[in-house]
Order: sequence, then C-alpha cells, then structure tokens
Amino acid sequence: ERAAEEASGREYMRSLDEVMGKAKNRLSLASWAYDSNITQYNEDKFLQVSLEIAEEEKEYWKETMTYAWHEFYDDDLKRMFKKYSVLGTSALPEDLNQRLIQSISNMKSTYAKATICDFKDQSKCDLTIEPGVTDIFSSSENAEELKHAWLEWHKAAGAASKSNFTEYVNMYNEAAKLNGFDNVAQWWLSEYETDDIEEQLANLWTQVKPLYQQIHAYVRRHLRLKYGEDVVSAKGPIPAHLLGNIWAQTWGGVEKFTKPFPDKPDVDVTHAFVKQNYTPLKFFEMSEDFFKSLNLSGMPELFWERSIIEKPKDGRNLVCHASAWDFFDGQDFRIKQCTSITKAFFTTTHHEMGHIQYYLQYKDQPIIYRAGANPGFHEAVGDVISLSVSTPKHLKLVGLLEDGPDDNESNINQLYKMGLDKIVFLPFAYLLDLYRYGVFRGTTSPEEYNCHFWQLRESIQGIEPPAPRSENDFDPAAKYHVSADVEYMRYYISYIIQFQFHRSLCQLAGQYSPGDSSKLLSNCDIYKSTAAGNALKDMLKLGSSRPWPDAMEALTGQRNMDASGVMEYFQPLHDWLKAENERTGEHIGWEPSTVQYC
Ligand SMILES: C=C(C[SeH])C(=O)N1CCC[C@H]1C(=O)O
Ligand SMILES: [Zn+2]
Repeated sequence: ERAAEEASGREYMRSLDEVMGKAKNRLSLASWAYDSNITQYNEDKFLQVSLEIAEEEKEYWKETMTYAWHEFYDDDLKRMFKKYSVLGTSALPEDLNQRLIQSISNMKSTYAKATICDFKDQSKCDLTIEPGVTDIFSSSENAEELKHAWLEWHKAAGAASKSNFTEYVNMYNEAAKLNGFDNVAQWWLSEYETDDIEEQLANLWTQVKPLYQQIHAYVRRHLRLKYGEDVVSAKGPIPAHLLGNIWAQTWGGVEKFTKPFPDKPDVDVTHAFVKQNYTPLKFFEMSEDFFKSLNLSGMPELFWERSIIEKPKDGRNLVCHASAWDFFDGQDFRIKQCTSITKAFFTTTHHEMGHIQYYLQYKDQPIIYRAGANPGFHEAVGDVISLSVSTPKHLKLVGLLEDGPDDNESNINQLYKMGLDKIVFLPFAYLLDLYRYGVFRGTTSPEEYNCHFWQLRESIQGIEPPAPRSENDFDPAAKYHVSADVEYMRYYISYIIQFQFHRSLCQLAGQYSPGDSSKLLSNCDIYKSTAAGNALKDMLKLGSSRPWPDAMEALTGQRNMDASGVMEYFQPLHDWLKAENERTGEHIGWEPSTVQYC
C-alpha cells in the first residue's frame, strides 16, 4: 500500500515539476519584461500572469497535499514534497494577492523612477540612482553636496513608498500565516533550514564586531580630520552621508583619502579600465574567462543575445539594480545591469556571473531544487571569484596594475581596501533584516518604522542621519531590496561563508597553507586551478537538493558557518588598526547620537 502510494507520488512529483517549470518560465519572462521596461502595459501583464499562475499553483497544491508524503521512505522524494507544500504568496485570496503584487510593483517603480536635482545646477533634475546618485557618492568630497543628495534621494525613493510598504507588510504577513508561519520573518528564516539560525547570526556578528569597531574608529578619525570636528565628532556615530555610498553599506568611496599608507602606489584600477578602453562587454568576457579557467561553464549563446549589460539610451524607465535571471528552461539565463566602467562594477559583474554559473551548474536538477543550498550560497559564488580577481597579483597578471611593491605597508593598504568592502558591509546587511524581522513581527509598528531603523543604524553600524528624521520619512525604502521585496540576510551570510569557501579553494589551488606567511589567504588567486574549480562545481551542482551543511561540507569539510575565514584573512589589518588607534588615542565604539530621529 505505502510502496504503491510512494510510487504514484514519485510519478506525480515528476509531472508537477515539469508543469511548474513552464509556469516559472512564463512568470520570469513577464517579470523580465516589466523590470527591463517599466510601462503600464508591462505592469498589467505581469500582474495578470502572476494571478493566473497563482490560481494554477493553488490547484496543484491541493493535489500535492492529498499525498501522505510525511510517511514516505524516499528522503529525496519527501524533500521535494516538503518544498512544494509551501505554496507561498499564491495561498492568498486573489484580491489580497493582487494588492500584494501591486504594492511591490509600486515601490519598485517609485525607486526606479526616482530622481534628484544636481546640487550645483538646480535645473538639472534627472539624476536617477544609477548612475547619477551613485556617482555623486563615489566622487564628491563636498559635505554640503553629499548632504543634499542624501536628503533628496531619501525623500524621492524612501518617504514616497511608506504607504505601499505598510500594505506590503500586511498582505505578506497574511500569506505567511496561510503557509503556517507566524509572520514573514519566520518564513524568511525557514529558508535556512537551521533551528538556531538567529543565534548563529548573532554569534557571527559578535566575532566580527571588534574588527568593525577598529575600522569604524579609524575612518571616523580621518573623516574628522578632513571635514572638521563640528561635522564629524570625536566619539559619536559617523554621519551617514560622508562614507562614499548613499546607504553607507560599503565605504570604498573614502579609501582614496583615508588609506593607511598614502604614499604607496594607488591600487585603484578604475583609471586603468578607462585608459585601456574597457567596455561592459569586456568586463563580462573577463569574468567568463575566469570561470572557464576553473573548468566551469562558459556562457551560452542566448546569454549574450538576451542580457542587458548597459543602461538603454531610449529613455525608458527600468530597474537598473543589477540582477541575474534563470528562466527555468535550461537554456535561457540573463543578466540585467546598467554597467559603469568602475572597479565596483567590475566586482558586480563577477557577482552576477556567479549567479549565472550556479544556474548553469544546477540546470539539470528538478525545478524545485534549482536554487542555492541556501540564499547566502547564491550570493557568495561570484564574490569568491572576486576575492581572487581583486588581488594585486591577479590584477598585475591581467595588465590592470603596474608592478609595484608587495611589502607589508602595501599589504595593509590592500587589506584596508578590502575591509571597507567586506567588513564594513556586515553590520549594514545584518541590521537591514533585523529591522524587517521587527516590522514583520510587529515589534516595530508603522508609527515607529523610521525611528527603529535609525536605532539599529546607530547601535549596530555606528552611523547617524545627516539631519533630523521624523515618521514623515521612510528611509529603509531608499534601499533597493526593501522597495523590491528582496530578503537581505543572504548577503550577511554570504560575506561570512565566502571566506570559508575561499580558504578551501585556495588550499586546493596550492595558493594558501595555514600559517605560511608566503601564502597569505588575502593574496590567493585560484585562477586556472581546475582542482579548485572541480570542487566548487561539485557543490554548485547540488542546488538545493541537500540541506546546506551537506553542500558546505562537500567544499570545506565544515558543516557550520564560522567567522574564522574572514578573521584569518583580515588578521594583519586588525592588528595594525588596534596599534594605530591606540597610537592616536582614538575612541573605540561610539557614544549616543545627538541627532533627533525618533
Ligand atoms: C549585486 C546585487 C544583486 Se544580487 C546586490 O544587490 N548586492 C551585491 C552586494 C550586496 C547587494 C547590494 O547591492 O546591496
Ligand atoms: Zn546577488
């Protein structure tokens, strides 16, 4: 009896997976059409397709639940049924699902269309987030200009979305309850299949926080020296608009005037890109070359035909935020990004190509398993490659950096540059979803949406807004992922595990051995190592067919996330910063902000 039931369950699952593949292909195409060209027609079409597919999924879900899959012997079949048993937002009655989809489309459209006026030329008011606003924060050193851009962007893209966000939270939480979760926070966390995930995330932050505080104290000192005591206090949080990024999520924008040893040659390759006439296509071809050097896949023809790698010049509105797309037909994979010729976009290109590589490696899995081992894995793949690409050794190899000294001071400069990207990012990523967990759980009510956001920004990241804030503001939505309903803890996890992956790959490539100072983890380049590439491939092929500790173990031998990789990588910088901050008597940590935001 049970064997017969299981056999029919297996046959049902095969046909369900095939049907779901066609549905996801249809949905991806409609979503791509909207994101790459925001028109009323494309928005209506996307809504219509979404609602049709939601009804189809609801019907299949009823049939799925008629199987006694909990008793099945076949663990793999059980895993597939378990995943399909979470219907998702399609569980909502159609009218509520429509309101949910509409609220997200509205926020994405607001974010994509938002513009600010130029500080100097107030008649020029067509600056969107990419490239206009982004360029201001990576180039301007004028505190007033930065403050203006910061306030204008947070008004245009943040405050404007507050009512849509409130609707989104209410509808989304209804969907969570219909799926057996208390709220969306619990649903998002369930994706990590780890009982004590929140505790693990907090422990990781405890391990890394001392290093962050050292970087924070050092940067605050140099910003105070540059902008003056009355703009940057000696012991308080750092004003958010001075950190080289509109969200203060990475601080590479201030590297050029804060680096530890300024007389060492510049390692910024942006001007090399310009001098060598680099194009967006060249970025993608170089990234593909790296993956192929590892015996991983090249890009299929359709990728080059259908990707959008530059901002279209036809005046259309589109979602510029970089993204990688799987169309679930085993052939159609695309990237959409509004590439600028900068080091930041060179890194972003590798990040997005990492998503595509994961899609390619698991494309023969059942549809239900075509996902990362957990969402953090998907964000880590491209970044692991970038850890090799960003080394001076690799940049010299590909002709982007002249031969320069590789003495200790240059190494500290290099680690500092990497720390402004990888360490600084951790508290930002962690707090963004700590914040949204509170919103979904109701511990943060709409009346305190902005107040609670800035409490976390101050307590965890040690930054403060450039001017007083009120509940007429809604600063979280000024960040793409909040407006676009993209979970963010995946990036926090990625920035920890990518160093575990990097360490194992570097050992396999013979580029690193523990304790050997001639083979530093931070100077490892796995380029052309098929031993490393094959190990990475074996992990990527799994998709989400196994719990993520199995995938982690396949590559690293470990079954847990731990911060030992990132702390080992940055150990020399940590030591140097402690000595430097001691020498200058810099206050470590921050006293309460004096800016009114609650
Ligand atoms: C490049 C992407 C698309 Se998945 C991205 O959103 N990232 C990559 C780094 C962190 C995060 C961000 O930009 O906030
Ligand atoms: Zn990503």
